[in-house]
Amino acid sequence: MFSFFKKKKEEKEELPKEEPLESSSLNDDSYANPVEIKEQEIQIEQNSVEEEKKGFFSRALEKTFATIKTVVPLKQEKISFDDIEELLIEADMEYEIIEKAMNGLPSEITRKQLRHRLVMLFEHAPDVDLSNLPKPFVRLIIGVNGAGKTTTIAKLANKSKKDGKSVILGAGDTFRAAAIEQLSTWANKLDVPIIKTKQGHDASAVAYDTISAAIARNIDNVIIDTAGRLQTQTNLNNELKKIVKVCSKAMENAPHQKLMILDGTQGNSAIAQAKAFHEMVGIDGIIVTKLDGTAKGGALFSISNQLELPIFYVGIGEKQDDLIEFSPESFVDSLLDEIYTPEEK
Ligand SMILES: Nc1nc2c(ncn2[C@@H]2O[C@H](COP(=O)(O)OP(=O)(O)OP(=O)(O)O)[C@@H](O)[C@H]2O)c(=O)[nH]1
Repeated sequence: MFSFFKKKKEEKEELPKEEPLESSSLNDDSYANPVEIKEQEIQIEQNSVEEEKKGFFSRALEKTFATIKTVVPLKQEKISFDDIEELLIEADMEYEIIEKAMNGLPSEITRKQLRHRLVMLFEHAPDVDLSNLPKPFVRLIIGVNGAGKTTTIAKLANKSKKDGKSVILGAGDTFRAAAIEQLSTWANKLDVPIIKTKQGHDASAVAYDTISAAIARNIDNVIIDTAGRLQTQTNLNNELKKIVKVCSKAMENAPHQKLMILDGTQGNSAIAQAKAFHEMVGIDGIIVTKLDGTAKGGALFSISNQLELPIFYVGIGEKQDDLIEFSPESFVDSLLDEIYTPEEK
């Protein structure tokens, strides 16, 4: 991908130093300021990251795309208002959000017009600055059983390691023995430390010990699991609140992120679930799992828009690498690529 730049640099190095350069032997790029070249390289790198993400979304959203293609089977330059409306309904976007997105659009809609409106649906979610993270950076993982919490924790731990960061896990779902075992299995597989206790023991003590261990061992990232279900909703509420409070005792301002894991196959019904947890402890962001197994990809619009929360990642499979950073632009572009001809970009 950078061969162009490498070649230019090599060519320049081969030129005899003493002889004045003839303008005809060089194109404009040869005079480019190294800073500009660097900026271009960075731009190309960013574009290729966006392209790669778009590729991931295209694969993850296969089922969603198959559904919308029943409405718009052939790519077009302009698509009718009614068809767009129908395909968004088919992709499980809430009708209220569709109305909001399409308000005032003409009867024939271009790619540019639709792109602008769809990307805007994500814009009210606050920007999160992840450039200057505290150490350890503590994330609390919240969500109902079966949503994909354990798998997502493993994926996040794997990502930390790949980014060159050390990580420790806290098996905070002490309600179920299986949850502790499952997370331990992942910790073994990924070769990362885990703090755990026996089933039924205090989950907030696990959270405290995990953060303390991270501080003592100079570990970069802490990821703490929590129960998705207890005997009653009140118990769950109390437990989560206690864990949050105890985290802040172990380290000021911890947990730094409370992340809600939502099962993407549930589409819009996941929103009510997230609202309930948001009311309990306040959620900072969302990870939507199982996007690979659903035709309800359009629910991502509603989830982010309704909850006014950012989607940080999406899960696109059961393996440790099946997690991608969410970007509204690449998500919307991969969707539009399916229905619009490329010229109208
Ligand atoms: N296809 C697919 N499956 C996933 C994804 N994430 C998780 N799963 C699967 O969903 C199931 C539930 O995931 P878990 O990680 O065990 O979910 P949990 O929220 O920890 O649930 P409990 O174990 O019941 O507490 C498992 O079979 C996972 O392999 C994903 O992104 N795509």
